[in-house]
Amino acid sequence: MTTHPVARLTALTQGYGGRRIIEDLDLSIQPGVTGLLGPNGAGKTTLFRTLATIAPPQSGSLELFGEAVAGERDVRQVRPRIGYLPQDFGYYPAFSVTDFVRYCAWLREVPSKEAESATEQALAAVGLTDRGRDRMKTLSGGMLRRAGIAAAIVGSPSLLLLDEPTVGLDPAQRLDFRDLIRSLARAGAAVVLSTHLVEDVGAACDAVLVLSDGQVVHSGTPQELAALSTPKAPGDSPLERGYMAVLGGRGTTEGAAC
Ligand SMILES: Nc1ncnc2c1ncn2[C@@H]1O[C@H](COP(=O)(O)OP(=O)(O)OP(=O)(O)O)[C@@H](O)[C@H]1O
Repeated sequence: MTTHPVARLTALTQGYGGRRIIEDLDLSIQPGVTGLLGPNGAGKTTLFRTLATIAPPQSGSLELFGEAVAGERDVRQVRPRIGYLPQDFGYYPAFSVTDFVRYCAWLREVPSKEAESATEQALAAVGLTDRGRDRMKTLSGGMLRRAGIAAAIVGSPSLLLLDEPTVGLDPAQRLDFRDLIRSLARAGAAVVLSTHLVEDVGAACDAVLVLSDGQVVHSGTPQELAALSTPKAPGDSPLERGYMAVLGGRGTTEGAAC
């Protein structure tokens, strides 16, 4: 049975000023967890900004939840259904953690009578219940990342876009994070996460996309990527070697897990 894609990009061209970063890209995001891999500068954040409806396509089209997103009105309609954790997310340093997450719930138009419990649930999901009263500026790097994840998941968005969500998390928190995204996907969310940690993809993703120079050079399951491993490709696991093999020498050492 073919599943209806949650997001579809057709012939996307995207860039900055006159410089094209992504050109003529076709892409579908299915329900479940999709890992996005690619070397620095491949265009992962640019792709996220497009899927998050922050950067409208320069040309080509975006469809979300089966509907074309073609203008401000469409954007306003779909935004509340999208949770986005940017690589460097902004926050008010003097806000408490609870206020920060509740504020994001408000931005996502979570109904006010549900906002408090949604905030509590999101903080519990990232293990920050006990830090709810602390100010954002007093959190450690990993805790700040967890607060960002809570802000992205509050109100149970249908499409969750996480740009390098595990940076700064300790090993135990990374394992908890994998459980969290698997449970969000089981509850019906489509999760897309970009990472340079290939083992996160092997452990938590149903599908993997490898982006290089703004093009998808692999789309399939993590097992299919691992099967492309070649004896000469660098890496410490079949998945790392498969990743490096599809990049064909275009990967940087940051593409591999460390
Ligand atoms: N605001 C911007 N203005 C101009 N160029 C930009 C801007 N943002 C990104 N770029 C360029 O676009 C290209 C793709 O950047 P992008 O951040 O999408 O890559 P990425 O795959 O997310 O990289 P990384 O893994 O390092 O986060 C890079 O060459 C980058 O320098």
